[in-house]
Amino acid sequence: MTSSASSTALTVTRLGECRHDSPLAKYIAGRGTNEHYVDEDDRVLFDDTISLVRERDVALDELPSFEPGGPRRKIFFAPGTAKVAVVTCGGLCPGLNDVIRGLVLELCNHYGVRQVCGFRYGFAGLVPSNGHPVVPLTPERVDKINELGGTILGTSRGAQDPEIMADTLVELGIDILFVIGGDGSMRGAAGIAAVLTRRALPIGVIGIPKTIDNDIPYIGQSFGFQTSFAVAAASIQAARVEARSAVGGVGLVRVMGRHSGFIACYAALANHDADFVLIPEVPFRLDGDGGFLACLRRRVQDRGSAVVVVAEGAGQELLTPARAEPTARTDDSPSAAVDASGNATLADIGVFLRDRITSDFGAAEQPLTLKYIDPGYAIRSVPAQPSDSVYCVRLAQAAVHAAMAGRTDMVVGRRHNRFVHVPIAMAVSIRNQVAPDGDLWLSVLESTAQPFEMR
Ligand SMILES: Nc1ncnc2c1ncn2[C@@H]1O[C@H](COP(=O)(O)OP(=O)(O)OP(=O)(O)O)[C@@H](O)[C@H]1O
Ligand SMILES: O=P(O)(O)OC[C@H]1O[C@](O)(CO)[C@@H](O)[C@@H]1O
Ligand SMILES: [Mg+2]
Repeated sequence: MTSSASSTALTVTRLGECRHDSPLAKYIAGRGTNEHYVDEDDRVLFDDTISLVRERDVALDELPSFEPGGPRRKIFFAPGTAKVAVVTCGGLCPGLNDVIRGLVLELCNHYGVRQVCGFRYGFAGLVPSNGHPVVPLTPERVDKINELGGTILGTSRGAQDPEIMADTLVELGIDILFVIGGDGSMRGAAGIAAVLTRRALPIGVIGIPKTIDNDIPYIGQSFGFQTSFAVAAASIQAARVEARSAVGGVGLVRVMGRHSGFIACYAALANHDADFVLIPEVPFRLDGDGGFLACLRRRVQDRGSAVVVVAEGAGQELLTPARAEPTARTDDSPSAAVDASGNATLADIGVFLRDRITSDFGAAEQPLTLKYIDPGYAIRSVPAQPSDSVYCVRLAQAAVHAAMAGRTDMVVGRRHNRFVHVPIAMAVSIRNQVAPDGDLWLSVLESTAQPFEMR
């Protein structure tokens, strides 16, 4: 991640000069940067160790850095006049309603905004021919929605024409569009922003990255992730109880995580009693003395039972050897290998492992009682836990501050505990994944005592 950051790549686009006094200026009048606060004229460093900074070998002012989040003293849109829209896209994620509510309350209560609306069912709601009515969002309408899972606006996958979506914003007189979604949604948001820029329209597009997979880079953790892995951890606990209560007990738990194994790692660490964690980033072999199946049999022999946590994207090459990840979508038609948005539809590693473990123990005449648990959508359809809710509210506040100050084509996030603005191009430039040589995977290896390699 270090090498790809440059000052230019981290520059956030602005709609124009900020000429209006911010209603929040009084809160920050006397503030300057300290360990708890970053002044709007300061920058948040990309790197956080001396060696990484030294490696850059550039002057202090040229070190890659992010624009800080937070209210500005002067803003672009006159308070009270802006018309704002919100859309949620992609898979569900705990906290979507918290963010919607946070946006509406911040806009209405602090910036005097009187017109906020929501597009229904993702980007499809911005295309009139789909027939989804636009809904008003008021402080009364969003009251208590944070107690519900899902999104009150609905969501969808699948491509929509950015020109038509831009037309819709113009026709409705929208000044700011907030897009709450994952990497695909952020690409979609960038597409809309590009059309608006080409047409020289001062309409802001601000992303609030959402993903239970935690696969958006540069922002620490994405909202909803903590809640999701907490729910997944409960399934692992159940698997452990089942496994310990049986002869030759094996608990096998499959959790979401298409290309990034963060949920599997964190959920396993939360219990600290998984025996194996299998993730997409670390390939493994099934057969042979050093392979996973032999390791699992030995673990059950040694300890009486074992728990295996597998991310849905792990070991795909074992199921479909020639499978290549699709790059960009080219048409509307979902195929067997990709969903409506062009995301890889994966083969079921959980069921595959369940069957292979059963036949392997059988062939070795080793007793086995296997319990297979797949919490599936249950980990993402729940309301956010308080830690995520707090994060959602703060992200929403930071997003509104950025939007009112005329920023566009960017997402809000928190890096090294500071809220920052990340250009969308940067946020979708790579995928955040568990580094096999990083400290998280080392913690997993320490916790599970699984072999360093099963290859
Ligand atoms: N490369 C792209 N360019 C423009 N729009 C895109 C692109 N990729 C995805 N989108 C659009 O963004 C929306 C959401 O995308 P997608 O289904 O991939 O979910 P996501 O935002 O990545 O969330 P999740 O993390 O749940 O996968 C869809 O309407 C999709 O068509
Ligand atoms: O079945 P759906 O709704 O397309 O979503 C499944 C995918 O969504 C994710 O939860 C990401 O949002 C992935 O982990 C999973 O593969
Ligand atoms: Mg995605």
